[in-house]
Amino acid sequence: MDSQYKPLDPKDETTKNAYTTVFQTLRFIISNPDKGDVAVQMLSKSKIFQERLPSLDLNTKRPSKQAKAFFEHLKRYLNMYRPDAGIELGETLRYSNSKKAEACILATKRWTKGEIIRYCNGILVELTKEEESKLDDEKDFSIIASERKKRNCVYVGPGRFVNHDCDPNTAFYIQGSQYIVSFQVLRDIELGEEITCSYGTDYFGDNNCECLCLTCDRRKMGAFADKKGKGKEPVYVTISEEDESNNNHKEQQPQSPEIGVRTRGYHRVRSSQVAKQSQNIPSSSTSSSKTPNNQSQTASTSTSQAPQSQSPNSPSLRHRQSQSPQPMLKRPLSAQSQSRELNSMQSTIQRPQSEQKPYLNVNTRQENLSQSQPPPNTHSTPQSQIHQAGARHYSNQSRFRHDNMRQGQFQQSNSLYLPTSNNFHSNFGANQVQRISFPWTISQTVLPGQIMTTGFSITAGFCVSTTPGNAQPIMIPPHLLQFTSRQIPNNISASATSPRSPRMSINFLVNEDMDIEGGGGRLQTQSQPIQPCRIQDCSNTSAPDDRFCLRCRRHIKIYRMKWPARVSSNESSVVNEQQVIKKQSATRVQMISARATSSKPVTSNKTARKESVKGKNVEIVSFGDVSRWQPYQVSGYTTTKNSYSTSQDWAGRSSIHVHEYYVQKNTIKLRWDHQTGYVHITPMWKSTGLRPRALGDVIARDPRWSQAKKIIGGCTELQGIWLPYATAREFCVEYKVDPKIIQPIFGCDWWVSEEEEELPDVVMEDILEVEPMVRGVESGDEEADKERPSKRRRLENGFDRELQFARNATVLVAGRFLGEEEFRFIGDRIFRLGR
Ligand SMILES: C[S@@+](CC[C@H](N)C(=O)[O-])C[C@H]1O[C@@H](n2cnc3c(N)ncnc32)[C@H](O)[C@@H]1O
Repeated sequence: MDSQYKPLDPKDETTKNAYTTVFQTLRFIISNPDKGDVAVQMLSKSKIFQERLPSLDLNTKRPSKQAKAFFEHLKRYLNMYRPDAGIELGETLRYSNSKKAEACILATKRWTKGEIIRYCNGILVELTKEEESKLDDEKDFSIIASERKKRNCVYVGPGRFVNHDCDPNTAFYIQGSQYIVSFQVLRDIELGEEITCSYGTDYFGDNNCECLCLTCDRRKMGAFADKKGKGKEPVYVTISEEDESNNNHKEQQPQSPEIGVRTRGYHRVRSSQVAKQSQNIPSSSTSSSKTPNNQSQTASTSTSQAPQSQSPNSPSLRHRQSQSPQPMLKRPLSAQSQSRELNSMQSTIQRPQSEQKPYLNVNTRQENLSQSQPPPNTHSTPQSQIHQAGARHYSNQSRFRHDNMRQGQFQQSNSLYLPTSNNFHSNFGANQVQRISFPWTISQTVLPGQIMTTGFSITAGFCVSTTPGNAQPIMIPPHLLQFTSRQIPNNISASATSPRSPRMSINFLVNEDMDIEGGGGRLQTQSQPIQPCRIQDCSNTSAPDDRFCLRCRRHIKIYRMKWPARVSSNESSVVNEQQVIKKQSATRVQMISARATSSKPVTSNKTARKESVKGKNVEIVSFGDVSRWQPYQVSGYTTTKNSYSTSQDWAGRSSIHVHEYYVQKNTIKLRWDHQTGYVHITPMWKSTGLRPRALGDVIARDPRWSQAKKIIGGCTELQGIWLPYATAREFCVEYKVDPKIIQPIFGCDWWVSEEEEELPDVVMEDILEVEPMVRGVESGDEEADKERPSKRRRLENGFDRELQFARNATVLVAGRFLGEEEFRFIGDRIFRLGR
């Protein structure tokens, strides 16, 4: 809304610095998700904010109300990057006709119906009358008419990236009195699926005739509608609006008692109605008949049932008690007037049938089969494929081979054949959640040593022929199907002896009004093997070969290191693993968590009795199940377990149990506490040759290390600074601790050198020209610096006690480097870019 908004100039120095700060802040929030306030402080120190928002006076100790609101807003955006946010900002070409990528929100975990997507939110900012009148047709604002505020509001925050879908998987959800609008999940959302909501029935022209959503694409509606009625679209199984007034409808309501918003802007038509209208075939009340021609009827029925377009000022975000089928989001008024023109333009977007690609094949092996049988029209347009691209990151490793029901035959395809038996013929009434158990088998190729798939999901819907031999497909929207069996049944254990084509059966659950008749039909799925992400503590599942989920990959990129997945050798099977955790960790974990919350000594178990706990009320950050993770076996290092008595432990223990080993010709001992996951940073720092005293300063100044614990006094082995495991890794990257010497702690492959952003080698400079500067003061502009040559120093061997330069490979910056060559500041140090 800021009319003085100036786009950022990427070449501008302030912008470059801002990027660096943003990057650092993101790293910080990922490893310290609950320290949003600290992250905001980091970010708001950026010059760019001060330059652009001078009136907020962000640097003052007593921020104004407005500055506080700004910090809160920054935090909203930062929270989107929390590992537990379950969403991420993605890109899509679906909603743009100009090949310009637009933002979208993708799920980075599975969401279940009813959940609130907490960190995808935004606030409603009231528009003044003047602002409303200034709304620019060219710019796209998310305007929501708020009933509570009785005004048009602009919706700002990460939630504004949620796009519209006529069959959305979430609805707006208002949180509390602060009027924070987030989203509630209307049906289960798969990993990688786009989060969508409904903006209302008429946001994209009358009856959303300009809508480019996936649902419209599939249904050949909105901008994809075939105006001439020539398309051969399959009938879409739809549900009537009336059905929504019953239980099903209620289930989709937001749970919160005091607030509640849901969209009723989309309309569906009962399949049986469609069937009767179109073919007049005698059928049971729920039977459906599907012909190519009744699409237009579906559409028209839908249109006739649709609520009429509301006046532009009618409220849209409503409380439950006052729900009304009105639009959710509104275009600016002036834009609405344009929309009719756009409507006629965009409705011609329809691609020629010849251009339409049949089915989004994940597995090329299915192509043969796709040619022999008419494929369902799901994802029919190239746009659909583009749209799916983001999501396919999560599922593009489909390694399935499905066989049909005929014994002995084995098809290398991604298709399943429905059994010819009658037990497949079932009618399901609305709201009856029923289970159909298909006796088909799926074969999955499992290579020796490969982790077994633990589940499937349909991402593309499936197609069934109504009568044997008649191949007119019915498309069943994927959200109406769920796999009930995510776990492989026991018989899959056969895979151990026969690693090729183990067999399993799966069940589908149809949870809305639908009837399916089967027999020899083809069911086509886009199967997704679900493999647990290798990152420890990551609950995501994904399929890529290297078994890092997309979210963790992104984190790897940000951190430039991998999280190790290390399991001790005695934990061979899942069962064993669980037993080991139970036996070895439970008591310790219990003790630690008990101690973290209680001020009383814990003496109820063996481990606890051994230790005389001082009973401090302290917080112990336990790094997952650290106690079951063993040191990496790295040749050249012998890691031993040791226990040091101390009265100085921050956790109140009388002794600290560590893994430790010698490095650098047995001069330094690296160690970490395997109970809490804290790593002893002081010896690591020493190993870099940096001035030992500088460590305290570095730790104190950088909020990323704010979780550091200090042990002063007592046992000398333990004295110094300790950081939590994950933060310690980040610290090692930052201060270039020799990756080789810390391999027993972090593993061999923890360091990821990135081609595009490889860290420079650390090169010691024989001579550095520096200008001393007061620590903490930003360097002045170059012109001013040049005018003060007298202050320059030549530093031989890179060491100057007065300027606090270190002798070895790295240089603590106490001055400003004035050379011509390309150098880079990383944290507190200068690196010359690798020769
Ligand atoms: C609230 S924004 C959503 C985020 C947007 N994609 C972005 O990158 O800023 C709304 C805008 O997204 C686009 N959009 C979202 N859903 C759409 C849909 N179903 N059809 C066409 N455009 C859509 C339109 O440009 C719309 O004005």
